[in-house]
Amino acid sequence: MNSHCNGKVSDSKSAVVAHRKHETSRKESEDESRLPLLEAAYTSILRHLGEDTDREGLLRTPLRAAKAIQFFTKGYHETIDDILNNAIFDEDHEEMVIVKDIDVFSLCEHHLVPFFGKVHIGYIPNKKVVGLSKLARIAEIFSRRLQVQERLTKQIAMAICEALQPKGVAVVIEAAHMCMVMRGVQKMNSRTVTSTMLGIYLEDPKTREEFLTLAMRT
Ligand SMILES: Nc1nc2c(ncn2[C@@H]2O[C@H](COP(=O)(O)OP(=O)(O)OP(=O)(O)O)[C@@H](O)[C@H]2O)c(=O)[nH]1
Ligand SMILES: [Zn+2]
Repeated sequence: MNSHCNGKVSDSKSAVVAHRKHETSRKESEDESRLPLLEAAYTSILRHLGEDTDREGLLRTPLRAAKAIQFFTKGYHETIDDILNNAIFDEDHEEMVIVKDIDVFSLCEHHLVPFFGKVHIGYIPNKKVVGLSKLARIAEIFSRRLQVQERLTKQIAMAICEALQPKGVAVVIEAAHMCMVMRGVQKMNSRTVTSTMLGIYLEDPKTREEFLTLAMRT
């Protein structure tokens, strides 16, 4: 790994490895076996809300909701290795690569309501580049979990650092949190911006500035 990126995330590498083990240990088949339990739990929630779960409109709602929450959290089952699929290529390119405006939908782990927005990812290769779609797939893996935005931002950056060993990685997320919009403080237009800068993006203000100028430009 490049010394810049490696140095900055050395503490975090083991966390990434732990995440992978965690992910691979959960089999997709577990989803099947958990579905009836989730369905029963949603039936219970509806009844506690005072609903009649036998009325026509709600008959299949617990099952639908169970499948939906499994989809919203499917990132727990996916690993970086699965999605990279050998799409890392040797390339003598050492200029900045940015994929911006990647839509993400996640669930706030405090209230279990959505937060969603855009992820901007930049990296400076170190003899290796990755298939562009894979950056969006990495964002997808970590967003389809119960999250806080800060952790989501860091996990995406660390995963790219780990996989590519680039000279640096920058990730910015701009998101709207429905827990601040639909309830609680009810601020319709508030947006949360988080960033993680690793390697050269952390060390060199000009590189960071170039990324921010290109990524945040509308
Ligand atoms: N740092 C951070 N906070 C989050 C995120 N998503 C939700 N929160 C916050 O988590 C906090 C939970 O605060 P609590 O006081 O325990 O919960 P609450 O009474 O529902 O808070 P209110 O939302 O203020 O009504 C709130 O301030 C949320 O805005 C996130 O991604 N990052
Ligand atoms: Zn929340």
